[in-house]
Amino acid sequence: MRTATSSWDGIPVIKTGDDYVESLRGRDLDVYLFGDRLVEPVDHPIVRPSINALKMSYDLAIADPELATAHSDLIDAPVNRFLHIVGSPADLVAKNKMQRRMGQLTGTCFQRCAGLDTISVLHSITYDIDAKHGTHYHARYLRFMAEAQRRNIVIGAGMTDPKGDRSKRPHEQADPDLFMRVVKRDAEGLYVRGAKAHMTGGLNSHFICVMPTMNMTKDDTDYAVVGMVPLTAEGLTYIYGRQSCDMRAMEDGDIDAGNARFGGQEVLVVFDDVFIPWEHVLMDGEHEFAQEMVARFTSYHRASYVCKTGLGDVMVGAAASIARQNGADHASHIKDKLVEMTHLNETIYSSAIASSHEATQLESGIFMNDSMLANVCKHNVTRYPYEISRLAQDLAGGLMVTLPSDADFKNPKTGPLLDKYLQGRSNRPVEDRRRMLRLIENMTLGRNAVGYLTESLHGAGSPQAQRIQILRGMEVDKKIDLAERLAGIEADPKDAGE
Ligand SMILES: Cc1cc2nc3c(=O)[nH]c(=O)nc-3n(C[C@H](O)[C@H](O)[C@H](O)COP(=O)(O)OP(=O)(O)OC[C@H]3O[C@@H](n4cnc5c(N)ncnc54)[C@H](O)[C@@H]3O)c2cc1C
Repeated sequence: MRTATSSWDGIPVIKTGDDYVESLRGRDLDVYLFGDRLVEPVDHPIVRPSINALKMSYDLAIADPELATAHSDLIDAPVNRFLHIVGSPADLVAKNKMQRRMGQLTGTCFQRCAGLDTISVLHSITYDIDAKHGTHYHARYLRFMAEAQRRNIVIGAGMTDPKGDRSKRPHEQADPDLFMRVVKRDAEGLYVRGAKAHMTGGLNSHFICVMPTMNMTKDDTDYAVVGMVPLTAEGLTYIYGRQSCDMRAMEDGDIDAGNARFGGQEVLVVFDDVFIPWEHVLMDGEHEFAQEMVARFTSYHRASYVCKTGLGDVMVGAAASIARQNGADHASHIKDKLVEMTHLNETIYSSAIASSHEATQLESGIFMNDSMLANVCKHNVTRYPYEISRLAQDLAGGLMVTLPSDADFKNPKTGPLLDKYLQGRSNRPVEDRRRMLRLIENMTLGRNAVGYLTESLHGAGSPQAQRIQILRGMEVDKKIDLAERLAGIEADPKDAGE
């Protein structure tokens, strides 16, 4: 992997979902799960649901090309919308609609948004760095993107460093590798050391884009690095993250898993002096751009959390279905709770869609979401899915957490007892009730609660990160001025600009 060209070795042109799954096979990656090296992740029952979820982005592009593909001016051909360089606010709105649909179809994190938002921010940041420093990052970026679109690949976003002591800057950490840094440069490229944490779909990608996780100072220059790394690069180790109830995927039967087909994936990726050829380096030491890069990334990515409204649609449906199966659906408080769930879900949607409609064009030509509305969207997402989940659990009843296992339903003695006593409405099979209870459990306490709840809280930045952005953009002085004018208070010149 000494050249940019050889970085593409083994990555085929992917047309269908099945092609995508095949493209992940036989890569001989150094992957660890439950203490053992995982030779072929693709067929592992814990890994496979996450691949199925990402595969849906390829299937949807074929089933609904208007929603999930777009015309690329770069290669003058239709491309998957997850690789499209947004050319208008309408493109961003279409992206949000696709993300909601993907959430509806999978009920989990389908792992392709962070990569899309990474390529979006790199369009403008590489352009701006070049304008200031006379570098050639933007042309490299465009060449990389053209090949990425031609092959229809998945790009993972490696932004979050382990970060060690949160009160210290990268160069101040006791272990300098707690933030990713450049450890060597030569004529052909540079070498990075460190790790990227919580990487969504890390193992299901073809390239990882490494980039700074926060603002950088002059002393952090070696930490201000952006590069495209193929998953097969030498020196990478992948350690698979556990998810709550993940062992249910190893059991017989598909009921107790809750959502047996689809799941998310997070991986800790360790970079042990990994080489990146210059052609794939998109920032090297321009530390003053790190903060702006993170801010622009979050403008895109915080609106991408609209995907959770697709999961919210599933939650509303699951709550209504279980209420119906329990014979409680006619009660007015049940209908009211479904209304409340829908209201919360659509509130998230409205802030995301508004942020896309209000997108503005940057110097490079790309459009970017309105930052305030994107932050409001993500801040809503840190709260409302929890309330929606609480209401779904309310409607489900306690059986959601006391339901015996599938094996007990199959046992000749206990099975008939359970079928007799766990009956809801008599015209519905007990198995339907079990399936719906397990789905709600899966999304609110189990594997896909990672995607629906905790990712909603911390992904794209913990709640305080949005509050900081809202504080920066809220223009309180202008608002004081509005209020004081109406109140008949004359502006005090001393206060101007405070
Ligand atoms: C499911 C999931 C998927 C994710 N996917 C990706 C991905 O694909 N790519 C990627 O790059 N990242 C990903 N992330 C990472 C995500 O962006 C981080 O979790 C988030 O930025 C918070 O960082 P942290 O987890 O290290 O928590 P911390 O930074 O440790 O935050 C924990 C708490 O401490 C507070 N805190 C942190 N630092 C300070 C400080 N200096 N002063 C005061 N308070 C502080 C925070 O506000 C928060 O309340 C994912 C996370 C999750 C949970």
